[in-house]
Amino acid sequence: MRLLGLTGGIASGKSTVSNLFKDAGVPIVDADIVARDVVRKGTGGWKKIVKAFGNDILFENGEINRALLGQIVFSDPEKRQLLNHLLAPHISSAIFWEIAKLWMKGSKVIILDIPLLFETKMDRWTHPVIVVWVDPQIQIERLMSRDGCSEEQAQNRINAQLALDWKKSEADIVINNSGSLDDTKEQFQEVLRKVSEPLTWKERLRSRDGLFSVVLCTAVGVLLAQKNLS
Ligand SMILES: CC(C)(COP(=O)(O)OP(=O)(O)OC[C@H]1O[C@@H](n2cnc3c(N)ncnc32)[C@H](O)[C@@H]1O)[C@@H](O)C(=O)NCCC(=O)NCCS
Ligand SMILES: Nc1ncnc2c1ncn2[C@@H]1O[C@H](COP(=O)(O)OP(=O)(O)OP(=O)(O)O)[C@@H](O)[C@H]1O
Repeated sequence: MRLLGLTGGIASGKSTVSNLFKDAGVPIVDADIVARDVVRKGTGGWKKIVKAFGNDILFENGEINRALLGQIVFSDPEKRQLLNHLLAPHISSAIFWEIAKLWMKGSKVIILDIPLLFETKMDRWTHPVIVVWVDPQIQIERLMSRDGCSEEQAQNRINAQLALDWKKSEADIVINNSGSLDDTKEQFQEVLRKVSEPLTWKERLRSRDGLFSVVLCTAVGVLLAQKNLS
């Protein structure tokens, strides 16, 4: 199994690239979706957030007011660390199960779309790591226009993550998303070609079929050895 990391900065275009992978039929584990699921009303993550941030963080229907929680944690690093600390175990185990389900289905190439891939050190488990990079000025403009936030709020959100230029320097593959969508699609075709190259023998061993082959060969080997001994 080939486990690829897809990351970048806030509003750098991860979802845009992730959708291109989806359209090409490559399975994705989306950490933002996972992070939403683990705080649904009544879950363990939800209980921890209510305990730490109080009932004021809830809508009348009991769901978390994400916009309000976002305003709090993106303007206060200590509160953000608290939220990260509370949710990290829930997010990582849910990601693990998503990978396990795809593995059991026999998926050979899986994309982990994780905004905080480097921050959470999950890059250790993924190869290659694809970083979606964007020019800083364009990033802030796209973020303000998508989320309808002020420049200060946008900058706070950008500052809550490791520098995008540093992530770029750590990447195995960089997609520059500063241009048009067509530019990005063109770069994506080359990335898709690399990602779809035949698996290495290590990656094959990690896939479901590879593991079954090893187990089968070992069982046959043991049976033959027993037969020869008797
Ligand atoms: C703060 C919350 C409530 C804001 O929710 P909202 O719906 O407005 O944003 P959404 O979840 O779609 O995230 C948008 C982007 O913000 C960035 N972001 C989210 N959480 C964080 C964080 N803790 N630190 C830095 N950046 C973050 C990511 O780039 C993400 O793609 C939410 O992001 C959250 O619960 N974050 C903590 C969980 C987490 O770490 N998520 C990232 C997945 S690895
Ligand atoms: N090449 C592009 N040209 C113009 N707009 C773009 C381009 N790529 C992305 N966008 C727009 O920029 C915004 C951010 O893109 P996207 O949501 O893919 O980023 P993201 O990295 O997934 O963000 P987040 O970290 O918040 O999840 C969106 O409104 C998207 O439509």
